[in-house]
Amino acid sequence: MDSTIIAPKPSTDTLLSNILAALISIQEDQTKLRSQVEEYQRATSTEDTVEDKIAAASSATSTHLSQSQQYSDRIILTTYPGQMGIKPIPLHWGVTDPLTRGPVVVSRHPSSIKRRNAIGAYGGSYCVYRALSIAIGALPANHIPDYGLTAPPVSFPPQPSWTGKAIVSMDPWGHMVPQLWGKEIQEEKMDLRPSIAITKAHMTIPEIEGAVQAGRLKVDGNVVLNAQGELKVTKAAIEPVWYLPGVAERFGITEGVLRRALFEDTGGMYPELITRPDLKVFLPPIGGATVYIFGDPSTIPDTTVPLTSRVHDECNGSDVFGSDICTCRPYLIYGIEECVRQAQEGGNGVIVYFRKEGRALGEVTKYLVYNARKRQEGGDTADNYFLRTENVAGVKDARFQALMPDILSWLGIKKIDRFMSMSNMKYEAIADANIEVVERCPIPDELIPADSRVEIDAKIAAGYFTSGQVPTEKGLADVKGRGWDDIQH
Ligand SMILES: Nc1nc2c(ncn2[C@@H]2O[C@H](COP(=O)(O)OP(=O)(O)OP(=O)(O)O)[C@@H](O)[C@H]2O)c(=O)[nH]1
Ligand SMILES: [Zn+2]
Repeated sequence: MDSTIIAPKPSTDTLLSNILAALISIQEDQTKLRSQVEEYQRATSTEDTVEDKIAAASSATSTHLSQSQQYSDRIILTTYPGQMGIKPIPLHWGVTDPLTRGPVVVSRHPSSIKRRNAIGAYGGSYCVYRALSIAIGALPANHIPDYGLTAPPVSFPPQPSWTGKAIVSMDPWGHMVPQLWGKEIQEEKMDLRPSIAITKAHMTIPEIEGAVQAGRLKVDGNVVLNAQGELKVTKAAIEPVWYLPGVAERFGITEGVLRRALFEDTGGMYPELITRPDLKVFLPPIGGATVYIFGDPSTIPDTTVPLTSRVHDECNGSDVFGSDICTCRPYLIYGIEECVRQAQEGGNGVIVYFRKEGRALGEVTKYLVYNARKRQEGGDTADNYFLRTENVAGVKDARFQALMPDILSWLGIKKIDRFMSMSNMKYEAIADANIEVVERCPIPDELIPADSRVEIDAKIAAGYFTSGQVPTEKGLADVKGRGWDDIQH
């Protein structure tokens, strides 16, 4: 680990008085509070630890949760290696045998807290809702999930890529946690949770029903089940689990720089990023991904079975609500149709859907950029497409695809015959992961919505793949999107 990391010193009276001031501000009964604080001051006039003082301060202001929530009396702000008898379960990232690798333990449940070997919380971004459920008393803090009947209905066996550093942003054993560590869960009552879940489903999409009715897709009873275009799918939901040294290496930075930025720029949310250099795994509170598989998952690693794939980043406005300003839904649906066709022809189709809204800049940034694009002098032109995003966000894209291929590697993919994307960033990341891409398939012109030519031409000029012409600078300035009131009747 980078030696520039400086662990903050706990315990100062300034810290204590700041906390007291904050707690006082939320207390309605000021008189009662004052007497409680005085009592606390009397009680803590001897040499107490900062944890004692904070515990006393918080009990004086009733921030303790009810008994049923079973938190300890002391608020543990952070931990230090070797402190208070903590003994992390060994976690050897990337070793072949899962039992030697060890489970990812991140729960603060009493049976698990001293054995944590990771930073953060289970559940991706949903850990915050879990906390809220506990705060309002809807969920006991000590709840241990019942994993009866939840095992994957389809086997996803280990692949050679599960060993080593091909996977650093998810736990390749994440779907087998209850099976691999059943003894710890059942006998030792440890709170170990899966970070991957696999299931089977049927799905319908209006455009696919249209494709069946137009005769582009046939009903085969196995992939396309009926004339309504119902599809049979196997799917896996995946939450992020980051092996910090591996993530840092992917981006060519030190682990220390990564830890410091994650600490500082999330509001100091995870002090253990700084105080626990011995913990190498972090479960970030961000969105995960879902894999949709058409065909037979067991043949995905077989390079003689053709594979079509699209890796898609979430765009709620287009994917769900049909906005015409970008190509997201049409490209996604085109990708699904081609995946289904490939599966019907004896191959497989894999869609990976990442929750990285608005190029991982979020919808608020995205809409601010839309406003600026529509209001700029000369209209919404392709030459200013990326500049407008950079003006607002400081960066034109925060998806940084370097971690994306982990999911493909987890599936055992070594070759993609048809890659349904024009993105040079996705393509280069996949190539860096030693996955061969045979053919890159751009979105057909007739599927580009009214307002999206601006986006496509700007992207092609910036390096996105095209089988057609690359626009010139002058050409870009001439490609204009719709104004807000520019309605076609
Ligand atoms: N910030 C921002 N995000 C956008 C905009 N248009 C689309 N997105 C987001 O970009 C992601 C999709 O990227 P696209 O630009 O459609 O394409 P791509 O994924 O880079 O490349 P393809 O695979 O060729 O589609 C999604 O996360 C969208 O929400 C935009 O104007 N501004
Ligand atoms: Zn979009």
